[in-house]
Amino acid sequence: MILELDCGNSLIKWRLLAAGAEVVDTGIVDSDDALIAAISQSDSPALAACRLVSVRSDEETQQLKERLTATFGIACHQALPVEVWNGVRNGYRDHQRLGMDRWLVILAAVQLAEGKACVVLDLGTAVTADLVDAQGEHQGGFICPGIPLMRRELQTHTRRIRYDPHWASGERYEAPGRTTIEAVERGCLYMLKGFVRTQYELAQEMFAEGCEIFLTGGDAELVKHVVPGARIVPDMVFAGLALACPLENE
Ligand SMILES: Nc1ncnc2c1ncn2[C@@H]1O[C@H](COP(=O)(O)OP(=O)(O)O)[C@@H](O)[C@H]1O
Ligand SMILES: CC(C)(COP(=O)(O)O)[C@@H](O)C(=O)NCCC(=O)O
Ligand SMILES: [K+]
Repeated sequence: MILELDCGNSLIKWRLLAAGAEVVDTGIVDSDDALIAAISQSDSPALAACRLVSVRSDEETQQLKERLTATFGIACHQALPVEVWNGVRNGYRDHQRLGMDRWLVILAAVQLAEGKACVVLDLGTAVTADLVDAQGEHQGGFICPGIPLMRRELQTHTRRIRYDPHWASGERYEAPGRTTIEAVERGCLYMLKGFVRTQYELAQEMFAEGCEIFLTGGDAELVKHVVPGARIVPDMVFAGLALACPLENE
């Protein structure tokens, strides 16, 4: 059994894979403690190894790896930056600076695009867009705040926007808001949709020959209607992780 981890800024997504890459268990947790507890409780046979990607600090990531090794006796293989992978070239001036989650969704997108240009949008704590041409040359990308950050900024820097985000989850309406919570939640949703729509327009300009557009991350569903033909791929980070980090015992 292989343990896979995607350590984002807000949440850790985990999966357990059996032979043949069959997903036998999966979960989302908000801390290292909750992760260890969830894996311990999962009634799966012994773990053989762990592979992970992290956008957390090196210290936090190292600490988690050591804990996993101590608790489950497994080696942890971490996806690390490379300039070129299988013909896909990282477009950053310093390839090590590109977020590893972005690099992995780029690899997965190129594979799914089957020779076409592609754009991949990952909508999580932050929202990222990455553009790759048909030759596998990453053209760079964009980063902007996701819904959780936009909401928090408004609450932090104003005096009268105060509400429990718990009550906001599930807000999907687009009519003008008649309460603060409605106005903020719907306004942030429009910001997100506007960004995604702009990426679509840019892709049309840059890739006149056509391109595939992929959406992933926790908030992908919120914007799926903004881009005609966009494909939602929920586990794109994991798909890229398997490409970048193959394990012997798979
Ligand atoms: N089951 C869930 N638990 C928590 N957040 C979720 C869930 N499903 C969707 N979301 C949304 O996903 C976003 C976080 O996305 P995610 O891709 O996990 O972020 P990150 O990789 O930055 O940790 C939150 O804005 C939240 O609205
Ligand atoms: C842009 C990100 C914060 C996105 O993180 P996420 O929302 O997935 O938690 C992450 O990819 C990151 O820390 N990147 C390093 C900076 C860069 O890519 O330029
Ligand atoms: K993201």
